[in-house]
Amino acid sequence: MTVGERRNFRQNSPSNTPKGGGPGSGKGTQCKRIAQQFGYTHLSVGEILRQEISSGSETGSMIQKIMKEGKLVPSDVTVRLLQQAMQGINSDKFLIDGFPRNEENVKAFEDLTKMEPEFVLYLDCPQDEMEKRLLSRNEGREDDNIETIRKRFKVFMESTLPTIEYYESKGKIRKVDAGKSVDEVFESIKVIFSQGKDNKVPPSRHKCKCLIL
Ligand SMILES: Nc1ncnc2c1ncn2[C@@H]1O[C@H](COP(=O)(O)OP(=O)(O)O)[C@@H](O)[C@H]1O
Ligand SMILES: O=c1ccn([C@@H]2O[C@H](COP(=O)(O)OP(=O)(O)O)[C@@H](O)[C@H]2O)c(=O)[nH]1
Ligand SMILES: [Mg+2]
Repeated sequence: MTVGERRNFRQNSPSNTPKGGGPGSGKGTQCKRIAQQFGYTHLSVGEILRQEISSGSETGSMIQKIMKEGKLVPSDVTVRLLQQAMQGINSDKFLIDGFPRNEENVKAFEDLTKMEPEFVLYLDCPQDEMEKRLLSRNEGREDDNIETIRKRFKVFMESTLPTIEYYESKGKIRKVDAGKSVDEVFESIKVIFSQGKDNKVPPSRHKCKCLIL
């Protein structure tokens, strides 16, 4: 979508255009359940990047600095690591958690993997709720401090919302109210995953489902 088309899309968007969502919306929590109940392979891109940090590589230290700042890792690095993770798995039911987070991510993903998500789940959650959740997550993450959290919210609004709008324009967004309890959110997600296939995309290209924020 060009800038002009996007502006047009925003102006003509229905009232359910995404306004919330982002870090702490419950992606990881819900992905675990979806994977278990619907037989998907869960790939958390944040987790893949954290594994690279743990490996002690030079790429890992570059990623660590970016994450601490709440910014996004360059797409070529992210997609290469994601592809590596996919290569060892004999599945075409991938649930990709926390990706793509900007337009550059989308382009790199489409160009390099030739994959197209069947749909994109968008967990819409008020920011004050996400902030509370992240501050009590207790996983020892360097980026779960108030300063970095605020930066991550800003990146979401500036970079990830346009991605959601892009998928919305393709009719691929499935929005869920993620401000409720874990069980209630999963009930709404189950309805979406139990629905029939989108026949507009040839089945051969139904290689993955993406979960955004
Ligand atoms: N619906 C919910 N209500 C309350 N707390 C939640 C809910 N979903 C997740 N959490 C908690 O909030 C924190 C962030 O959830 P997580 O799944 O890691 O989100 P994300 O991957 O989107 O950042 C975790 O501590 C998790 O246990
Ligand atoms: O496609 C991605 C996914 C994650 N990240 C980086 O990894 C961090 C943590 O992402 P994760 O999805 O683990 O965070 P969550 O939203 O689950 O709290 C982000 O803030 C980014 O710095 C990134 O650069 N690109
Ligand atoms: Mg997560």
